Amino acid sequence: MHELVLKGKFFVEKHVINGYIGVDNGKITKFSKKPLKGEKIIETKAHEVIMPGMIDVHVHLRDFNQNHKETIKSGTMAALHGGITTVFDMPNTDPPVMSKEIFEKRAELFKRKSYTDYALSFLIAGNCSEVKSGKADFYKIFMGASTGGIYSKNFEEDYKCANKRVSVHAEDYELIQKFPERPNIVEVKAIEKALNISKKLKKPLHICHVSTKEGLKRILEESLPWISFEVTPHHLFLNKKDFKKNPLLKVYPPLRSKEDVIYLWQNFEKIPIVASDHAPHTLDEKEEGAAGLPGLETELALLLTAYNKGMVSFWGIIEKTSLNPAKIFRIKNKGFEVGKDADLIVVNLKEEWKVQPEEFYTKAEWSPFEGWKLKGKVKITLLRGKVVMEDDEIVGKPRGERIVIES
Ligand SMILES: NC(=O)N[C@@H](CC(=O)O)C(=O)O
Ligand SMILES: [Zn+2]
Ligand SMILES: [Zn+2]
Repeated sequence: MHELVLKGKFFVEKHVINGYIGVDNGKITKFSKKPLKGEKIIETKAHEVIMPGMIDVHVHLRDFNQNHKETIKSGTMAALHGGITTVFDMPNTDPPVMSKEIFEKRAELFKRKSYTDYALSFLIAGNCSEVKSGKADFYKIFMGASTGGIYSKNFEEDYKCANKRVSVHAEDYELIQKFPERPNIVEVKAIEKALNISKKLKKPLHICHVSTKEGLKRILEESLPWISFEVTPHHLFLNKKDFKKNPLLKVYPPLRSKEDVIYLWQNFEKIPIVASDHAPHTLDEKEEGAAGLPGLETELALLLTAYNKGMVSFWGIIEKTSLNPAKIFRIKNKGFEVGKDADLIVVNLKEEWKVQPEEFYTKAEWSPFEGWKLKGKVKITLLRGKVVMEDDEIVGKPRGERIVIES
């Protein structure tokens, strides 16, 4: 008798099976075609599928002195609402996470306020001595400044001092001074530099929000096993024309040309990770030119809409939003298999809904996709075997835990 049994359709490898998932002590304990007995049963409805909760490896939860933009509480509730069960917290906060003292303060805050599981990071920019003391799950380096204005003056030095995977914002500092509107070359030059140094050091690197055809081409040409990268929904579903019509869509790296977007889609299969780069600002701050877009509560529904249009495979979505992040960032306790945390979501593949930001948990109070009709909706989110979101309602208190990175 399992504590909980989920009955319904789910994908194992590329095949969908109609079966049962047994959950005990917060872990997946059984996949079965034959019925399983459970104290609690969750039976999915027509058009519903069970899939692993998403691991979003690029999330700005702000808090600290920017708690008007987002807090760990509001941001992680938004994550659960969007089917995300683990978030990677970005360190360009105010104050930034660049010292042991601030890191520990942030770890405390997450322990008390996070509704999702989480990975904590350290920003590296000339503070290598501090890095040694930190116990971060991953590191962040900005080659060019973005929100918060911090950037690395010596990428190679900063990259060398990290003892876990480094996520890098690849826009070239010098070229940003020359071309403040950050055309493609600003990203391409930074990606080339990061690839060359990573090739030399043979050290894990994750390239954030790849947005240009040339940049993606360079990464795919090198195809170095220790280099991963992500693409964001806004660089897949929006382009420069949208930004011309709506200045709120200002983001770094900027929205790109149709040609760039088409190239990302043509190579979608080769993209290892989709991440939101959820970067909330208030509407006033956006009117004043703040860069960044909220994305936690639309990320999966946009991908499911693309699936319904035959643009992507369902298995591809599962790989890019949970299986690959767990593998690439070496998360010991996550993965859609027996023995791993029962972070599961039930999605209705056919439910159509309209994006209305007032229904969202994020404090961002707006959405780049406002008014869009999406097809596909998260109905239930379970974190380590417990229902934490159902029918748009958050259930229970914050119970997020820090992930465990393989040593
Ligand atoms: N993407 C953005 O435009 N802004 C991000 C920072 C970043 O990811 O560059 C933010 O923190 O606001
Ligand atoms: Zn960035
Ligand atoms: Zn970011």
